[in-house]
Amino acid sequence: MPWFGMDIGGTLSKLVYFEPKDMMQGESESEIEILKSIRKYLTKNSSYGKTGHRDTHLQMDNVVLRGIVGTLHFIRFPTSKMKNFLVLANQKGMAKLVTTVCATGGGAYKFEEDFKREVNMKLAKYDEFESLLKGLLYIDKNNPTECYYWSNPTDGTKCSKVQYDFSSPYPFLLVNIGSGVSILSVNSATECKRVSGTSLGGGTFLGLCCLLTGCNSFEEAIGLAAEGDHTHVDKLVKDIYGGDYAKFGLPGDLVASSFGQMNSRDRRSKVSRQDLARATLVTITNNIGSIARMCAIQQKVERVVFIGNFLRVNPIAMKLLAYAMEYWSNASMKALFLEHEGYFGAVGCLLQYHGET
Ligand SMILES: Nc1ncnc2c1ncn2[C@@H]1O[C@H](COP(=O)(O)OP(=O)(O)O)[C@@H](O)[C@H]1O
Ligand SMILES: CC(C)(COP(=O)(O)O)[C@@H](O)C(=O)NCCC(=O)O
Repeated sequence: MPWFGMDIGGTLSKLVYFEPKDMMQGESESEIEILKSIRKYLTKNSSYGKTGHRDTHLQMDNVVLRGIVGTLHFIRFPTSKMKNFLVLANQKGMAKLVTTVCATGGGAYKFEEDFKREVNMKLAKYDEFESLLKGLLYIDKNNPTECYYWSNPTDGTKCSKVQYDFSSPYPFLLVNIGSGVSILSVNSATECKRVSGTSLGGGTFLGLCCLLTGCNSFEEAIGLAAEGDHTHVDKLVKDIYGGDYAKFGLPGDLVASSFGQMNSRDRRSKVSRQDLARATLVTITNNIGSIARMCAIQQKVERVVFIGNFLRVNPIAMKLLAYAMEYWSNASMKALFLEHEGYFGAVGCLLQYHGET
């Protein structure tokens, strides 16, 4: 005790730890102090501490893990800072608390030797997609308000989050938007297969945004996008047709060509950083929505669940996905979202650990 689960992704490392409610006196106090100081350090040094975009889901109380009641704590930090994390784990005494950490994501393989060498910790490795699914089902079961959809996604005044009962979810499509995108078809709690993916994901949005706007963080990129207008950058159907292309059901406001206005020097001179950020967000999101919809048709599923940290503090992308799924499927498909969008892998690997190393 305590138990740690880590999802070491291409961009972010997600760390979840379980703190039992009734810890042994004495032992618990020193453990809690160590955990608190690790949390304090990581929170202070991660970008969200500085920008005011605070995550709302930092902990989940009264969950039962392996028959013990306790609290799940959620922390994340950039994977590029893994070396610093290992130094910290040593300095703050985390290495004394645990000998084995449950781990998933590509980094569980990439950093396995570093964990052993730097902090003498073993990684109990679990598959990233099986962990995602297990974590998602567990968190949804423990949090009645976990799953939701966006009603009236096109109408700014009427659009709102609505709770969704995810207790009978199968079959569904799971779209994990991390650095890249993986699309899984899920038929039961234990049956999932990866049906598609795209390298144009959250990492692409952030990378392109940094290049185009000079921004330096995801939070800044999202802040810029919120103020921008993508129609200054994209070429719409009406820019080409003068209105709708009615014969084939293409509305005038549909993007015909992403970034299509930017081949004009005059247009480029008028476009703002905000417009470019918004157009990047719209381009990446619509492309993911389009691939997800085709997979949903192919797999014959109606529910499409979008997760991954790309959706963190990102209602623009969620509403775009909600709209795209609803509009292009004539309302036969539903885009669903989850509150703990980026933490399921870390929780899922923790659930699978039963003491083995
Ligand atoms: N604070 C942040 N720093 C970097 N990227 C972030 C941050 N918050 C959200 N993101 C977005 O989340 C993506 C990573 O999502 P995540 O699900 O953690 O994937 P991975 O497992 O590949 O790291 C980034 O590419 C970026 O679009
Ligand atoms: C390789 C990955 C599974 C790694 O997961 P991530 O860290 O991006 O969450 C993912 O980035 C991915 O599926 N990329 C898309 C590859 C493709 O289908 O083109």
